[in-house]
Amino acid sequence: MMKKIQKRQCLWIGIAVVLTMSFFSILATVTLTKVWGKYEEIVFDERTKIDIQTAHEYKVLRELNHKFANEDSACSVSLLRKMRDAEFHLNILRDLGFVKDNLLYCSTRLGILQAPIEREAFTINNPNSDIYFSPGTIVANIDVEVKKMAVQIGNFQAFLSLPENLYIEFGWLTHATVLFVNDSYELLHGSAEVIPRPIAEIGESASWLDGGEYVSQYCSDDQVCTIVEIKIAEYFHHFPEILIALISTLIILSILVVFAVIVFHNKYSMLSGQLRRGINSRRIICHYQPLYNLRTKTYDSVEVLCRWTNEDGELVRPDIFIGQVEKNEQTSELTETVFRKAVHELKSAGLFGKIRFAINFFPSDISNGTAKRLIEDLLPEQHASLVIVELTEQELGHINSVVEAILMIRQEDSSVAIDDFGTGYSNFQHLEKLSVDALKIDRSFIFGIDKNALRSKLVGSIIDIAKTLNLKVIAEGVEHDAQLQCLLALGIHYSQGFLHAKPMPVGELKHFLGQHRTRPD
Ligand SMILES: Nc1nc2c(ncn2[C@@H]2O[C@@H]3COP(=O)(O)O[C@H]4[C@@H](O)[C@H](n5cnc6c(=O)[nH]c(N)nc65)O[C@@H]4COP(=O)(O)O[C@H]3[C@H]2O)c(=O)[nH]1
Repeated sequence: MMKKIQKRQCLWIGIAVVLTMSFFSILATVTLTKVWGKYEEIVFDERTKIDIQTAHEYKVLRELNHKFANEDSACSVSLLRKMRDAEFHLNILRDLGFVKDNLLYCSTRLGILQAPIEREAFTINNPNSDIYFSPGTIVANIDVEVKKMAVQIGNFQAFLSLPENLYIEFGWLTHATVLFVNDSYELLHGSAEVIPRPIAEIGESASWLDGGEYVSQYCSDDQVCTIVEIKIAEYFHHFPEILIALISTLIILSILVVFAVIVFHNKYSMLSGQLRRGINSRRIICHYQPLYNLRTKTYDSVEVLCRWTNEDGELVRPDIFIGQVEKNEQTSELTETVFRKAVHELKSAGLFGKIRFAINFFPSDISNGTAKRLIEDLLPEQHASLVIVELTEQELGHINSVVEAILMIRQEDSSVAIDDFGTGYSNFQHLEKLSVDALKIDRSFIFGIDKNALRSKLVGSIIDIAKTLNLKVIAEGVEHDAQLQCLLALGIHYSQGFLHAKPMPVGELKHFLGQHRTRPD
């Protein structure tokens, strides 16, 4: 037994831990992605600024082309002056050069060359514009070889001089802007470590977690993309306090969830244990809710509703413990206790024989003969008609097994009512076969009946079926006069609900019935 409990508790704790971990990882991922998203935004903003700036500077190159379209191959002094003037206003493009047939004739830094320098063709072209990028990026500048991206528009070219620290630079964040050409890409600026994904694969913008890295790629047009990579381990290395906060939250959350699961589990296992020890006339309390007969304008019957007092002295409603009673297989025990107590209380209050009372039975009570036995044991023959056996519609699944039992109960002279009618699957044939006396329409149909034409139609058709089968109809959960008026117009027999009275102990019932008519004059 002990082993079984331990095993079960371990299972619950395991479930709790898995739940916490999953919940926490979702929460942490969402939160951190939002935080990283902020850095990503800063980089993308910078990138946009550069885009605007370069677009403006490309215009200068275009204007030079326009003005010096017919310049002969040798670079003139006036052209060089114009190029130097233009460069003065440029920030990102540097060292303007004049090129023809892949030969550099002059540049703002080198001046007019004695012999033109050969330049590799700039073949990477952005199809949306007239800009060409240098493929090799190694270019001779005076007598040094510089590795830089260069652009060419017409006869003019310039180096892209993007400050290395243009973007925020942290050890844990790297970024790059690349130009996609067919299946490969060229780094425009940023870190060569960054590996972009083909646009076709990820769309124009996307963020993803990639083996310990948070990566975000944004493409401003169909070829130029900026990629931001955050190395998660490095990030936590820089911000250990965030890691500590996350781990502490995870630990606290796990403790709370494990605690809650244990409390919940114990409560239910306690409920089960307490019910096993505590279904007796001391712990079971009967409350009585009067039913109003609309034909005779009398309160001629009541429904017995049980409550249970747990070991802490708290009154527990049936919805909470009935399921556990079924699991504990204590249904007959409960029905018998309620039935005995109700008969005893009604007798003591002097109400026995004056009103009929409805008792809720379990289907097993009907099929195993408990209902019939209790009626015979507790009610003298002439009083069997006082009891109304209530059976929930949803529990009438195995109809054949209950048909016979219901017939036997009716032979005792007791009535049978189908409770919560409308929530199950009974059809006309079922009802005909069951041969019951009354239908109790579930309160979900009565709620808002005065305002909802469809509900009123549904209740109307239930009443029509009941009339055809000669059954009484009881409306449950009647709370307002408007509902009652509507039900009256539809031809209902009984009304039960807070409008008339709430379920009450027998003492209050006696007082209530003393103030209302229980028999027609
Ligand atoms: N909102 C609202 N509610 C109203 C109104 N009028 C009555 N009620 C509530 O509706 C329930 C009616 O009982 P039920 O459908 O047989 O539904 C019962 C019945 O199925 C079951 N039950 C109660 N006592 C026993 C019992 O002794 N044996 C068995 N087997 N089941 C029982 O527990 C269910 C719940 O019982 P309760 O909590 O006492 O809840 C009762 C009652 O308090 C109203 O105007 N508005």
